[in-house]
Amino acid sequence: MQTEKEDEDDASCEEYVARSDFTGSGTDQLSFSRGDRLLVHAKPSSEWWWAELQGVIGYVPAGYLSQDAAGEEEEDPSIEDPWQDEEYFGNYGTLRLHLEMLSDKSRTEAYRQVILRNSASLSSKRVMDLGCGTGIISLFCAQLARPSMVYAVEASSMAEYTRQLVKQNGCDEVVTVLQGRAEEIELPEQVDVLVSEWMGNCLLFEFMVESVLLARDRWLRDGGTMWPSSAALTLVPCQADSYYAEKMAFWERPYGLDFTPLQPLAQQEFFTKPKFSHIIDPCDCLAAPCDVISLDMYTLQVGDLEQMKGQFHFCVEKSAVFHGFTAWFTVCFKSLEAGGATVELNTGPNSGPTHWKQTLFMLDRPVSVCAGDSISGTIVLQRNPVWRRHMTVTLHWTIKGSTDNPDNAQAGTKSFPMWR
Ligand SMILES: NC(=[NH2+])NCCC[C@H]1O[C@@H](n2cnc3c(N)ncnc32)[C@H](O)[C@@H]1O
Repeated sequence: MQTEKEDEDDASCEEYVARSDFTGSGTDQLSFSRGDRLLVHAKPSSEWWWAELQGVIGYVPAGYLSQDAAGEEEEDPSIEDPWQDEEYFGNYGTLRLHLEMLSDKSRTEAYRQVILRNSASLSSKRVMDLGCGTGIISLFCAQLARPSMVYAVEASSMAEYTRQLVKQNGCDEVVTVLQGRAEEIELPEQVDVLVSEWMGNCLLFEFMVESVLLARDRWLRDGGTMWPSSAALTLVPCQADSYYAEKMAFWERPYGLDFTPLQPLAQQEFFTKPKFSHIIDPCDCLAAPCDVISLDMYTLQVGDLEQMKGQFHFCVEKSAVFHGFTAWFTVCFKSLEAGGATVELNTGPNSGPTHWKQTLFMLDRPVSVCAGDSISGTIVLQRNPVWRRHMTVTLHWTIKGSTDNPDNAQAGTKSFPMWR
């Protein structure tokens, strides 16, 4: 028999259904699986609610929950595969993306250098190459070092060609190709080194990193090596005159006519999402770039990927038009030998070009800034609760003049879906 208080409590509780799995990080976040029915006790913020599942209470991301009216578990037919694996691995079953990656000398040579510089230490080691694609990293291992075994794991149909490439290059004694998702395949043993090229645009897009963490927890022996060992997302305020002219200023006087009524449409169409494959010129940077998010691949947890937060404080170095922010990433490969040299792959404007290029986040309205001004704020990468390879990047910034009084500070915020 429920007491009046319990009735009252239940009355304030609302039942929700989980639309996707969530792995909580930290002690106060509640983990749950898709389809779980949670009792929401409080909604302290629009993002995080206080909820209960089978007697356990904790914070849950509100975006993961839905309140289906009928009370039955309504499967949203459009969310048949939150990982979009059919399309994702379908793309990697063709040569286009592999040609792009293999043609990227900075990327591929960085991995080759890692193997080359660690070739002695790799002797008799067991290696897992997660998401091996055409097997290039595994072939480097067999060609440049003497590992005892390389497990080349590839989920797409490319795996059958990878097997041929391994045989064609006389590496089938050392390299074993396993077709399947890294989360599902079985290795005969643990490995000493887990190497993967998992980085997506803005570092995390595609969230292949989740597969790497799950494989680390399952197949990397204690004390084993993660390659990359660490990753960092770098941000800089920038001018983007040519992109702005091309997409926005264009409408001011095309052929002597006034097309400015189309500018709101242009802003919506061209500046709502980030611009992948942007090439920023170093002189477009308005301040010294700074690392806003750093990942330690030994301690990073899947739950940490739900929301990654970073702060920045830029000192503007030249008077210019502030059009937006540009982001890129750097990954580091620790040496297998204590004290050995670390190999770095930097995808920024002062390093060799890569197929990732950089990512440009355009403000809705450019702002003139002067040398000495400050641009400070936060960046939040919020993983999409339903489409698990997607995220939204939210930037909050405040511009303060070096001379103006603080009341003249200009604040702004903008969220950029990548892509849903
Ligand atoms: N740097 C990236 N953004 N993408 C480059 C690596 C992607 C390669 O890894 C494969 N791949 C991705 N995820 C997985 C997985 N969980 N298991 C096996 N192969 C995978 C995918 O099929 C492709 O061949």
